[in-house]
Amino acid sequence: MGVSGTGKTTLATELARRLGWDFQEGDALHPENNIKKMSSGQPLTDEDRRPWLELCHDWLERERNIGHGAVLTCSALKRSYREQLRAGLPVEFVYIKVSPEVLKARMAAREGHFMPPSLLPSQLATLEEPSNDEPVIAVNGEEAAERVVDELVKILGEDAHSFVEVSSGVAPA
Ligand SMILES: Nc1ncnc2c1ncn2[C@@H]1O[C@H](COP(=O)(O)OP(=O)(O)O)[C@@H](O)[C@H]1O
Ligand SMILES: O=C(O)[C@H](O)[C@@H](O)[C@H](O)[C@H](O)COP(=O)(O)O
Repeated sequence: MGVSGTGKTTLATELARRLGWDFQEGDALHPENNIKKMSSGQPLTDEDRRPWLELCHDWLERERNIGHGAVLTCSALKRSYREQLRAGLPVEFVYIKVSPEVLKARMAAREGHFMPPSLLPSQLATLEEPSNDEPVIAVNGEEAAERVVDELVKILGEDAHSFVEVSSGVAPA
């Protein structure tokens, strides 16, 4: 999770590969209208995001039901969105922190993406940083991606058993 340009896709694809978990790009679940809206420089509203978050939640739920570890990219900007995403599921958020200056440069340099850099201020204004009572691991998204993934593989790889036990309904031994 994190605003546009924090490195969600970069970190999540590598994390899923390293852990052998399934991967879903959250952007691919957006209704077409949301993509059109963002492409034309308009920020999404709560209403726009609701059906998208539902699809994200449903994907996570299907993964839980088959008992498979899974990684989903999703900006998950507000606490209420994160609550919708994790409802009834053993979800751990990875909050990727990057300074606005670095985000601006990254978004300007990124090619072939629908999200215009002009939407960065609204992304930052909408972001509610996760608090300590949420299941979250915060990482420094300005570090080399490989180092961040190494760290996450250690933490999430060790936790994998408890995730699978919860997700498959099998009581821990
Ligand atoms: N840790 C990192 N260090 C340097 N550049 C990065 C890092 N993570 C991502 N990037 C670059 O920043 C841009 C945005 O990354 P991306 O993964 O598309 O972010 P998001 O999915 O959060 O929008 C890409 O051009 C990517 O190569
Ligand atoms: O909630 C939102 O406003 C969007 O989901 C947004 O946060 C997301 O960032 C875009 O889909 C751009 O895609 P990237 O995050 O991959 O840049």
